[in-house]
Amino acid sequence: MAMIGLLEVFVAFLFFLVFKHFFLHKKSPGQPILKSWPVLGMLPGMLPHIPRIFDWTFEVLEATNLTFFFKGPWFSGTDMLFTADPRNIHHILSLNFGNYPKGPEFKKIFDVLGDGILSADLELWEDLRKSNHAIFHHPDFLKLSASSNTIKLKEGRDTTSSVLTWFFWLLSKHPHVLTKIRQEINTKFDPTYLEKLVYLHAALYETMRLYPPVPFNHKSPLKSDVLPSGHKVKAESKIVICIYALGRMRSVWGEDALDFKPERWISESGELKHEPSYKFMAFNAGPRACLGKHLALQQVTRLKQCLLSFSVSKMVLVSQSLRRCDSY
Ligand code: HEM
Repeated sequence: MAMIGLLEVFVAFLFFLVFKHFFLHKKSPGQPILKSWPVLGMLPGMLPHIPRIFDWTFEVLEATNLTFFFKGPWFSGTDMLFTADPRNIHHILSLNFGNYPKGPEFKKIFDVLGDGILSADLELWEDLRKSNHAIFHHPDFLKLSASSNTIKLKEGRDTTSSVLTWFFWLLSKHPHVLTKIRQEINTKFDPTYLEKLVYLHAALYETMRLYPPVPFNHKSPLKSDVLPSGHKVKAESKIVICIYALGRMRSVWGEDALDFKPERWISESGELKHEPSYKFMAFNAGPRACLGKHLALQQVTRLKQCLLSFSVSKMVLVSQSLRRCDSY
């Protein structure tokens, strides 16, 4: 018995050493970022990073020149191409849109979305898009949304609350940004012309660049294709567009990509800078771009009173106690 016990301890220790050596050590330059194992594919290398999957995807994509192929366990159907390359994104979401529906897998995984526009594809999506477009551009809908803070359609409810949560969290970390927003509101607020609040818009865009409410987009080509990055994609394969990673890429946003800097959105003449949607993808890009973008921005910029009375010190206390909870 004692012999078996010792053997078990030895085998467990051996497994621990192998695990530590292959999955937890830092890769030296030249080594592949993700090793593909027989049967298990790249899954073992990904598992330790599941709790920080968005940041890990960003790190792998940055080290693999913005696109990498993930090999899943054999026969699991989880092989996927991950990309945050703006050229590929433009190709998939706009130039060759017809070849890239979300695919039946998306509908299965996101069953909770039901048969609404967010999960629909092809003809059904076209019909829903037309009817939604008509509603969103109807004069009565526009009048109602301009006079109300309470329009909450299910497509936009969670995204808007996610943006606001990150926005106030970032303001608590960057009080000088809040001061500038308040100065702008006090001097320029005009309920009929909210676009005047350039700095507030810039701070919101900057929040959505770093913390997009929809961090991934899934596509599945109808026909085989070659992406601008040179990667081949087979019909019915899976492609994941990494929106979270895209917003943090130094090659796309510059060396200060990880910093929260609303100023990057303001041109020299003091106007809001336009960035192409395949670079700033918070509202998606191409024909499936968000229909509620204008409404969402209008609702958020109307939070004048909230922004004027928001207390950074209270927020700091809350985030400190959250951090204490995290460390338990
Ligand atoms: C800051 C807030 C918002 C963000 C960041 C946002 C972002 C997005 C994104 C990324 C998509 C594409 C989803 C996908 O295809 O997987 C989308 C689609 C959509 N959004 Fe928004 N959204 C916001 C607010 C809203 C609001 C307030 C509404 C409506 C009142 C709305 C209506 C829609 C609709 C109808 C679609 C489907 C478009 C289509 O598939 O053709 N969104 N949104």
